[in-house]
Amino acid sequence: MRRHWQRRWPICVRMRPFRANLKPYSTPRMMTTTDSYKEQKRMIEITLTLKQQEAVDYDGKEMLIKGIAGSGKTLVLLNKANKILAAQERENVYLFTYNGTLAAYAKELAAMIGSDRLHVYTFHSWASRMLAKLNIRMQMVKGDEQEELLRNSVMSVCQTAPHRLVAEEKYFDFLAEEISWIKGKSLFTLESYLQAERTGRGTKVNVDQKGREVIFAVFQQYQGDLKRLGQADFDDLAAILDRSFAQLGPLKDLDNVLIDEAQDLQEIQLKLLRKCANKRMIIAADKGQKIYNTSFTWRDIGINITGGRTKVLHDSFRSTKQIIELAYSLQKHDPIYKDRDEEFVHPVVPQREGPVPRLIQCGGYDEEEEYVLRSVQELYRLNPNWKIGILCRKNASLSKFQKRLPPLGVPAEYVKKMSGSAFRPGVKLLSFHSAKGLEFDAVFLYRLREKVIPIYDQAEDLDEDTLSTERRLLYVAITRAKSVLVMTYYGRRSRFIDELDPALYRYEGVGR
Ligand SMILES: Nc1ncnc2c1ncn2[C@@H]1O[C@H](COP(=O)(O)OP(=O)(O)OP(=O)(O)O)[C@@H](O)[C@H]1O
Repeated sequence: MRRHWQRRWPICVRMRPFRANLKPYSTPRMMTTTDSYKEQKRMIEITLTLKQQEAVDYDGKEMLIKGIAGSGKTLVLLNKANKILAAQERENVYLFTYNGTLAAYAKELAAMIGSDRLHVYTFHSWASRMLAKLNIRMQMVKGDEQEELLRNSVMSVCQTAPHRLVAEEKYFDFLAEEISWIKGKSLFTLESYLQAERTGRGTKVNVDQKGREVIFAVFQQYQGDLKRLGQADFDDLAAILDRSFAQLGPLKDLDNVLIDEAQDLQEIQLKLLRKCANKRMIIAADKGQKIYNTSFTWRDIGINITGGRTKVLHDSFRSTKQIIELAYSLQKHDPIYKDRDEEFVHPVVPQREGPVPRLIQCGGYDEEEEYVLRSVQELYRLNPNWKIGILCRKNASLSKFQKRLPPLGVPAEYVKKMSGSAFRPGVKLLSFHSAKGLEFDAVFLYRLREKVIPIYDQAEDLDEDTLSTERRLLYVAITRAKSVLVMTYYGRRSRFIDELDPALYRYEGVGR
């Protein structure tokens, strides 16, 4: 039986690249005119599969929805929200996401449900609001200011306890991540940190007992300095709220807590949300898309996901067969696949066909930029209702497209928490991180070269955990594409390109 969605998704791909030596895609039908409102409505009104419906209908207090990229996890959460709101006149539903762009995207979709009892937040935005209600005011420290504070703490510990971890600059990023990890795992005493398993923290930096003591001293110094200045960083929010949990009483109207992309929230954040969830906690996650520094098991969070409490979605509805197969060939290098991790969800390759993804090797930075500009211009001319993502591991590399595309008649915007819309046709500029959870008819993955992805300068001796995170970022980026995927690079190409099955993409060279 053909499903509703299969009828609605004509493939419209015809890209005539600006270089004559490149063959154009074949030409299926044009997509019918739509606007962002229609697109949002379409997404909300989709007929669910039996598996998805089963997750929506499940009435237990806790549920985990695991699924591959594009399997409808967000859609199921929104349908679940809709169902609860219709059945329970007095209950609120809170939908949490990790990042601001996904929250903005989910807000646009949630607006279609049209209930003032459905609230969409990132953890940080909700936590900041709660603290303000409790009259707990503190200045949030971030960016350069946060770095300076941490550097001072490192220097001060170095004076009293000289150790390579605090004496050598190369460990600074590691220390910053470790401190974030300590907070995420609530390891607030030396004893708990000394005993903690550093799962997910990599093996590149050898940390023995003495090393841990030194790291903890930096952590304490940093926390002390923050406190003295009346400041906190974003990783502190959950712990501060947790300490004020008793006062939170009347503010907690979190009847139903729904969490999207839960694999990227920290353990302490998930635990706090669980404590706040009066009636129900539903988590959607895909550890194959984990792109932040978190490590926990569902048992650590205290949720019971045994038996019928876990629903698994294997089918991708977003991307074509060609794109999913390519993404899967990369994922086969992820330890989550290699170690047969129980969190891994095997994809069912979709039936929907599309063009073979392309890998374009360019002769220089300028050629790469020109290639993307001209290709995007042509693709948009042929498909004016499309959303075309230009994604790069480094956000800053995309600013020239924002300047150069509009004069070519192509609207281009950064999609951020407070600006841009992932539903409006045109070009969307995003980092791999902020593209998480979103989707585009066509995706250009720009600058797939070493030191961009993986981003590190000392890329030669990266440990497996860091590499896995970078690889998963690329997996996330690839799976944002519905129909067309074009990957470009110049110079030393990303090592992850060599992990892709070459039979699944078409290699071409320009400007060499
Ligand atoms: N049953 C379905 N029929 C048709 N389209 C569907 C169905 N389920 C999901 N989709 C579509 O598939 C796309 C992906 O859905 P969604 O964003 O909910 O997936 P996801 O699992 O949250 O993805 P990711 O983890 O990659 O962010 C959306 O365009 C959605 O409308």
